[in-house]
Parts: sequence; structure tokens; C-alpha cells
Amino acid sequence: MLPTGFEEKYQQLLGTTEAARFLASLQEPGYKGFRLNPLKPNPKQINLPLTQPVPLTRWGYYGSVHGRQVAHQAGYVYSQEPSAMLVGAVAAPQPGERVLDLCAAPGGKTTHLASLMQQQGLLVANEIIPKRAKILAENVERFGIANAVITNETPARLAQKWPHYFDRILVDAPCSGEGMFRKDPAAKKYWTVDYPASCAKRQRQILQEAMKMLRPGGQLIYSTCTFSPEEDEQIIAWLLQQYDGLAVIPLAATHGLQNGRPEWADGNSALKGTLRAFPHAFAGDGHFIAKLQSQVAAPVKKPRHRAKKNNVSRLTATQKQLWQTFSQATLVAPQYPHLLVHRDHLFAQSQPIELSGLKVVRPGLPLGQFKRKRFEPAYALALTLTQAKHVLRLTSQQYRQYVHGDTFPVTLAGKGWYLLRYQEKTVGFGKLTNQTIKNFFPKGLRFQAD
Ligand SMILES: C[S@@+](CC[C@H](N)C(=O)[O-])C[C@H]1O[C@@H](n2cnc3c(N)ncnc32)[C@H](O)[C@@H]1O
Repeated sequence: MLPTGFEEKYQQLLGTTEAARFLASLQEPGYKGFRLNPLKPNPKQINLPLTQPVPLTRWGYYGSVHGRQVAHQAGYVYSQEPSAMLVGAVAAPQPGERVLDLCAAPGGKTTHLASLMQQQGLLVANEIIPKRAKILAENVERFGIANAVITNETPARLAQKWPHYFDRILVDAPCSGEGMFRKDPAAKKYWTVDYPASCAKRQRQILQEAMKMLRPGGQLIYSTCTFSPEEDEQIIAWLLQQYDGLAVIPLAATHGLQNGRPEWADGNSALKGTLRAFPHAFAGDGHFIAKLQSQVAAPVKKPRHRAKKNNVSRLTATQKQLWQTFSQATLVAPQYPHLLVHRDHLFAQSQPIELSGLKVVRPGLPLGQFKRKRFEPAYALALTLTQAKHVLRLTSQQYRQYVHGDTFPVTLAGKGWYLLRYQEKTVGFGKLTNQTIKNFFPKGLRFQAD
């Protein structure tokens, strides 16, 4: 059952014929999809049918993935609703840019942006809710993203820290979620006639902060998973009224997508350049996407950012030694120019960024932890690697033991860190001692494989 007032609203907006098709489509089962991970070698080498590509996306397919499948565990795929894949494709970040994903958890768009950035540049993924920020970090880790910083902050605090800093900002806004009605029945429960307007208020607040962080000439991408004009066209109309020199970059509506409707806002014809996915016309759930450019093309002098001591520090001589010993013994051509330590954990930043005073989930790629006189490499580091000086290819029995958290015997002499691979995919690090592989698969991820 759709909420009272919802049907009426869309009958008025869409007209009787289209509304009937639209409302009927919300009673049908939604589509499932997944995106391949181009940061991994041979991303198509997974045990999933790749017969139905999602239009307009480079790595998207219709189909479903089980969370315990090796392809998912090893970060070769990310489950994502097909329409949501259009957002990353529209955002189209370039390798080397400074990109902010302001409302990022659980990480669908973040992983997509990272795919396009090819580990180059800086990707800041922020999530305001701590529990969700943790899930975001796990997904970034599994995907093997090396150039991400993850924060758990309000947009206002980030804007204070990073004025006019980013080349590209994605605001995938919290919204009334009408586009999720068929997938998530809870979304229907929250809905009231006034709900879109209250969501719009929050969206405007978030966008005001986002605009403070956009560099002149930078691009802002705004998306929601709702149909409500209050949160879609009317938000973009408001942005255009508020900010001189901000313009819509027109998006082409193909494959059943529709353009935005100026008449649902202030009539500004530029709104035609926004994009709508309606489930009766496009094979996916509801979505709205707009791409805007701040028109001052000349980049301003960017603020200089250096890591400050109160948040992170440089390595001590002992830590340097431990890291060098580990990396020389284990890694092939390690390239981590910006190292920093935070509470005994070692991180690598793709470029230095000022983080002091912020709630940071991960200030860069976790490389490992210093423990008394030894260095223990991070699971996150392993998942960015395809090769190492010592590699162990696991049998299916050994893989089951590994993901369960067990140690297992091997017929290998010596000791040291091994990159563990299964079905040609990196699944973590193991430590060889006394012909046994000690298990470092993170405790929270362990499971009983079939
Ligand atoms: C639509 S979801 C983001 C989905 C995510 N981009 C993805 O693709 O996986 C919106 C996110 O905004 C967060 N959020 C809620 N209130 C917020 C606020 N005031 N400022 C910033 N983010 C907020 C929510 O916790 C939620 O994770």
C-alpha cells in the first residue's frame, strides 16, 4: 500500500495516464545490480553472469551477489541498485582531482568514484552517522581503494576546514526515499505529505556547506532517490537563484531516463538539463541527478595543507625501521610517499591533507599497526595488492579455514608475511611460522563458508 496523499500528488503531477503506469511500477519487484571493480586485476574474472549491462555505466550489471561470495569478499563487486550507478557515471571524476563525497555511507557512490579516479588524486568520503561511517570504511577497504580519507563529520565542520578546496563534490543527499518504496517498505512508513519539504530544508543546509568547499570552476553533483519536486528540481532552482555563476551542465535523457521538469519548480528552463529515473520508464528504482558547474574557470590558489601534529605524526626511527623491514621483505615496489602515524597505526595518504580537529575514521590507506617490536600489516593494505614477494594460493579447504578465522598447516619452510590469494583474488595477509599460517582475517568479518 502506498501512503495516503502520495498517489494523489503524483496523479496531479504526472497526469492520469503516466501516473497509472508509475504507480503500477511501484508494486512490481525492483531490480538488483552490481558493479565490477576496475581497481582489481581482471575484474571480470568472477563467477557471476555478465549478460545484462546497466545502460550508461561502464561496470554495472543487472543481477545479485551474495555477501559471502568470494567476488564480494575480495572486493571484486559492489552490490548497487542500477539507477544509483548513474550518479557515479554522471559525476565522472578525473584521476588526480580532489573529490568530496559528502554523504557517503554505505559507499556505493564512493566506490564508483574511486573506480573512475584509478587511485590517483584525493577522495574524501564523509558520513555523519558513526555506525554508517564504519560500514563505509569496510566497503572502501574491501574495494581496495588507496586514495581515500574517511571522515565522520557534519558538512559545516568540513566547510570550516576546507574552504574552496575540492574540484568536485557529490551530495547524494538524505531524502524522503520515495524511489526506494518497492525495495524498502520502511520508506513508506516515514512518508507524510510534509516529509519532502522537511527533507528539502536539510538538503539546502547541506548544499550551503558543500558550496563553501567547491573551488571556483569546480563541479557539484546533486542526487536523491526520491521523486518529489521539492527535493529535486526545486532544490536546483534554489541553488541557481542563490549562487551567481552556477550553471546546470545538461544531461542527456536516453534509455528511458527523463529530463527534469522546470514546471515543477520555478520554470527555469535550465532544469531540463537534470535527469530523472522513473521506474515505469527506466529499468531501475527512482533517482534524480543534477550536475552543476561554478563558472569561474580560473582555479584559485589552493590552501596549503600539511599534516599537523595533534592529529597525526611522523614516524619515529624505530617505526621507520619496522616499516622498512616489513616492506622490503613483503612488498613489490612499494610507493607510499606520505606516511603518517595515528595511535600506533601507520597510514599512507595519496596527498597530504589537513585533518586536525576532525573526526577521522581513516586518514589514508591503513598500512598496518606497530606492536612493540613488530609491524602487523593491515587487511586494507592487502586488498590493494595483487602481488607480493611471498604469495600463497589457498585451496578451497584453506579458504574456508581462513574466512572462519582458523590457523592452518602448510608445507612451507621459513617465516614471514604471505599475501593470501583464492581463485586468483587477494583475500588478505597470513603469517607463516612453524609451517602454520596464522590468521589475520579481521574478527568482525569472519564467517562459516559453505
Ligand atoms: C542517500 S544516503 C547516501 C548513500 C551513499 N552515497 C551511497 O551511495 O552508498 C545519504 C546519507 O546522508 C547521511 N546524512 C544524514 N543527515 C545528514 C546531514 N545532515 N549531513 C550530511 N549527511 C547526512 C545519511 O546518514 C546517509 O548515509
